[in-house]
Amino acid sequence: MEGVNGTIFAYGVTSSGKTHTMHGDQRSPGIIPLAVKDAFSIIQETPNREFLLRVSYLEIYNEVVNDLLNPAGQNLRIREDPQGTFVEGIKEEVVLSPAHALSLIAAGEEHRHVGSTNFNLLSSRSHTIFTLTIESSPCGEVSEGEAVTFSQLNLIDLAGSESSRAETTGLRRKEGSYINKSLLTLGTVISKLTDGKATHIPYRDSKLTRLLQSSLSGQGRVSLICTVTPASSNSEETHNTLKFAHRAKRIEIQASQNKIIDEKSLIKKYQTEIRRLKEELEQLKMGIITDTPSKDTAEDSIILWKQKLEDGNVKLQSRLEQEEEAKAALLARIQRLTKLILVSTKETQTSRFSPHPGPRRRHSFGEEELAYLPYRRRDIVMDNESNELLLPVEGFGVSLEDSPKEEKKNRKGLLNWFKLRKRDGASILTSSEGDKSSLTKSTAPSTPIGESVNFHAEPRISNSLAGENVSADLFSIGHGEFPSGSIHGEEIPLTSGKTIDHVDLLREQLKILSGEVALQTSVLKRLTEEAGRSPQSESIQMEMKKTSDEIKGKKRQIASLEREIAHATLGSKGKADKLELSPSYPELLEQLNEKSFELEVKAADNRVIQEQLNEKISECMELQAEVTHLKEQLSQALEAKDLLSNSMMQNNRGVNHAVERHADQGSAVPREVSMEPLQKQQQGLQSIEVDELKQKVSELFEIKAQLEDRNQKLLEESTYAKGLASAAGVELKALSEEVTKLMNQNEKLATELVSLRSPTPRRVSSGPRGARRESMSRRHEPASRRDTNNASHEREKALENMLMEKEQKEAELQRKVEESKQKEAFLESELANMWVLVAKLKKSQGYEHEDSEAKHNVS
Ligand SMILES: Nc1ncnc2c1ncn2[C@@H]1O[C@H](COP(=O)(O)OP(=O)(O)OP(=O)(O)O)[C@@H](O)[C@H]1O
Repeated sequence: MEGVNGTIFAYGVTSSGKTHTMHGDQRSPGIIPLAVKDAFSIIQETPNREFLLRVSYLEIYNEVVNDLLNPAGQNLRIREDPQGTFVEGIKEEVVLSPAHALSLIAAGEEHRHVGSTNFNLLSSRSHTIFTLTIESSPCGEVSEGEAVTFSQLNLIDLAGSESSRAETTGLRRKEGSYINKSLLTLGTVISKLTDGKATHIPYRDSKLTRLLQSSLSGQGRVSLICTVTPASSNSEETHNTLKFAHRAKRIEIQASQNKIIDEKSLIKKYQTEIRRLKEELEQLKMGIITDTPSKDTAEDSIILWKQKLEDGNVKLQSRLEQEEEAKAALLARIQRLTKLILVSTKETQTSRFSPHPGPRRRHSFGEEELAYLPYRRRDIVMDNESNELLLPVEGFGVSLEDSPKEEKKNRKGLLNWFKLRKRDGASILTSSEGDKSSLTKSTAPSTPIGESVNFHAEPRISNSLAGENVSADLFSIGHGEFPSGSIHGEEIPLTSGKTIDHVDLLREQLKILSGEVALQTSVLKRLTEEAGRSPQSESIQMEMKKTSDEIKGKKRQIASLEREIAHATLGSKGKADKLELSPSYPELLEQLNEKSFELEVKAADNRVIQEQLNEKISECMELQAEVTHLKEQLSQALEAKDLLSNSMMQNNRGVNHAVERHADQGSAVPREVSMEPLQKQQQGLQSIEVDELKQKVSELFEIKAQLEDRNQKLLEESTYAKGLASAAGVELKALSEEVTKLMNQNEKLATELVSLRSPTPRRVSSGPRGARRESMSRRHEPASRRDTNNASHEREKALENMLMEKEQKEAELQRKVEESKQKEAFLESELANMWVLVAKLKKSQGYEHEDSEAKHNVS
């Protein structure tokens, strides 16, 4: 609350009580509800500051960040800014009361991943982080450059570490491995943080540590709650948890206060907007007053003006209508924004009667809202009225205890309690005075970002008489107090006592009617539940219809009463003195607006409940029909079984008798013993069933045989392809050998050719001496030598031809080699494809085989 970040997380083995510690149950609330309650108590105890609280709720499931407050927010990204890591696009809801915050948690829990494991029926399969962001500033206007105190409280429920011995399969195993991995990273980060020498801390190794980075390394406070289970089988995990705790204890963090000046502060944004809207409103009012012809008249002309105003009210009405609408919209927006900023009600308790309104009052949560929390011991801020409000809670607890079965079904203690409490909340809350805002607030959209103003501006009352005091007084009214206290005549002296009495009477009637509507709504809810249990009960349906008709009638009455109140206020307005009436008018306006808003919300609630009811009824009808059908089938089957066994027994008896009779008579036993037609029918049915099953089995066998055939063929094809490939390989080898041989031969021939050709160049190169010798020898060489030369020339030519032939052959062979290489590659790829196909078929056959086996087993 003082601007220091805080983190509390629960660590421990699965089923050791982390969720119980964080959420608690009806009788002992956990850390989250306690923290939320504390935050609101502190606001109550801090009269000189105003606060804005917002919450977000996320889970990390299988290393994916999901927004639990917004089911559409899946797989969100983690980003960083100077203030630390944050989740981009996460939904943040402004909260107005502990009940409101808890309702959001309950809604978020609906989306959390939970699954049953060997150890825990409702095991958390994800880490959850509930973040409460608190902004505060001194009461009153905050100037532009002034910093706002900003802090975040992260309440983390970690998923439990799982022992490798856990017999988990499939999805659970996958979840378990993600959980263990992130917890391992957390352990590593913590041990590195405690080891002063470590330079790199692996925050980025898991989403959990990344999100916790600013908490663990930054300037906040951290509390680690380690949960252990007394089971001896978990002693190893307990030891590990204690070691983790021991390491974590040694981390040293410097806590410091955060202040923000930039536009990130929502409180500042709202304050600026309120200021702007107020200015606009002032301008609008000035416009209206300037337009009014008698603004500057003297004292005695005021009476005349009043007279005129009464007479020309209808005319003025249409003229002022537009401005009224704009004003109402602005007022509503201011009111809505103002309500989001929380201040203590203590200060205004004293300033309420003061002629000069004290510090501006914004929305004040009442004690009745704190009473949502089932506390035995109430804090000093709680008064008798709140204790009265607590009684239904305890009553409620008794009803829960009475039904242990229901309790078994409950998800997680307090969350479930809250959900149930919320459902029954209408009757409990509206039955007590001054608590009308709680339900509205918890169901109303809380963040008024965007320009849509959900405001019922029905009473078109000219508040020109209220004058400039409107804004000042309006802003001094606390949301929590107006319905009971400030609207009464004692506080605001009015000259027209009768009118005020009448208005009070009408208001009382309105209150009673509202109470009745709330009561009947709760009756309707109860009836809805009953109808869910026995959907065919016509009396319940009738009663429900009657109740909803009554509710509608009462709502009509409420609407007419509201109109009457508006008229009465309008009528009395002319008579009342301007200055005396001015303080009550905005209150009345606000009250009317509140009422209409409340009614709208209730009507919407009612519609939703009605729809849900209809859905549930149709669901129940369907289920009922299904159950009846199944029962019929079962009884038929049982009957058939009985008949069959009876008939068999009778048959046996008949056969025995026949045997005995025929034995007595000394004749042969007849082959067929007559059967009753029913028995025959039964047997016929059975035989049909058996035939069908046999047919199915034979079909399955056929499919199996077909698959086996296909498989066989594929195997054959693959073997053939393999053979082809190996043959191609052999051929290739032979070809390459031949090529090598030919090349060798070629080389030999080439060398031979060279050697044969060599005399000619030698002769050339033998120089002048040689040439002379040659010419001499030529002259003297015999004819036989010349013949030899000719023959060698021919041989040379022949060799040359052979060489050419060889070369051609070689080229051809080379081409062949290339071709066979290509063929081999093609065959190899074919073979690979074939293997893939075989593998696929084997797989599918495996599944089908399993299926058929399963079916076979079932049959
Ligand atoms: N202190 C306690 N008092 C009463 N019941 C408890 C306590 N601690 C745990 N339990 C019960 O034990 C069961 C398991 O507890 P819980 O679900 O909180 O375990 P967990 O550590 O969150 O498990 P997981 O990691 O699997 O989610 C719940 O039924 C819970 O109500």
